[in-house]
Amino acid sequence: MSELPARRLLLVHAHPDDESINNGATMARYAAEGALVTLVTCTLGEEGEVIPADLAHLAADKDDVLGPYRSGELAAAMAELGVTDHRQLGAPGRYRDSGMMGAPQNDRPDAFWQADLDTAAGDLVAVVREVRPQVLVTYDPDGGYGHPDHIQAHRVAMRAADLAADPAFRPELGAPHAIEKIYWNCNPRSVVEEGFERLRAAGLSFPGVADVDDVPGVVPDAEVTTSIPAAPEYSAAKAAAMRAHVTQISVDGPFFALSNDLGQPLISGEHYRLVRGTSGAKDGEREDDLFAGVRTQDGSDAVAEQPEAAR
Ligand SMILES: CC(=O)N[C@H]1[C@@H](O[C@@H]2[C@H](O)[C@H](O)[C@@H](O)[C@H](O)[C@H]2O)O[C@H](CO)[C@@H](O)[C@@H]1O
Ligand SMILES: [Zn+2]
Repeated sequence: MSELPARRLLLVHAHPDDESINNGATMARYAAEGALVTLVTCTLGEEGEVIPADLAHLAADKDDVLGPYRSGELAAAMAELGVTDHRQLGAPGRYRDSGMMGAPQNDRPDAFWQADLDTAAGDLVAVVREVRPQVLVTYDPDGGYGHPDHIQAHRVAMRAADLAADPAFRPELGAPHAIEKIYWNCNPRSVVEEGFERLRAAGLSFPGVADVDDVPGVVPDAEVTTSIPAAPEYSAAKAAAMRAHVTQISVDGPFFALSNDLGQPLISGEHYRLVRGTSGAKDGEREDDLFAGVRTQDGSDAVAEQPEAAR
């Protein structure tokens, strides 16, 4: 039986770039600390816009090869974070980027937005039962900002967490596994507002400036249960990972812009809402560690159960 690292974190994201924007510093920290960090990305981002003019030909309405290109960007970003386990949900290209809400691409039969929930969740159960994470990170029910692939990634992740623990669900995928803690990405409003004050004071040259409410997952500070501090080495790795997503993100010091050219701040720290499991912090205090209070981070469960067929 293979030996798993004592601490194991699974992140589920919609497109290449979301992981670096939302969790780059968190992923770099835990990878550096020896935890197993597993990223599952649900699409290849085939319908994205393209920032560099010399790469415009990659776009879906031209050569339609942006997906494979962004897969390469993702690999480069993971190298910056020290993350070695990154996978596509099901298989590369199985679920296609659905485009923004209301776009005609939403209705493509291969769009992730059209995927059968239990089929897609089954693809994720296979990963959950293999890597047996104690902690899962994904989006809130609105996907942070209402993108169909983000909403679907939330639904698939939460459904898979339930199915993976059910011994009656597809036993060929491995022994049941219950994830101890589940978090949703979020951004505390006060931190976002402070970031935009920094941006306006810096007088940077982005063509435009985003608004606080353009930032995904902004919530009242009181709803934030967990804040991973912005250690300089991990913040630098995050910025480098974001820069690796050349077609999607422009980074300028502590600020960045997506293809909409609207400048926004790199948020200080990375913040989460614990939605399943028990906080490891004292009552009323925020956690500063996703594994706080996890019962099995001593490695007591670090031997992976193999699927029946593999025995
Ligand atoms: C961060 C994120 O989820 N990006 C998605 C998003 O891209 C945005 C979209 O192209 C929008 O039209 C632009 O104004 C915005 O700047 C982009 O960030 O949607 C894309 C299509 O589904 C997706 O590929 C991209 O990863
Ligand atoms: Zn996305």
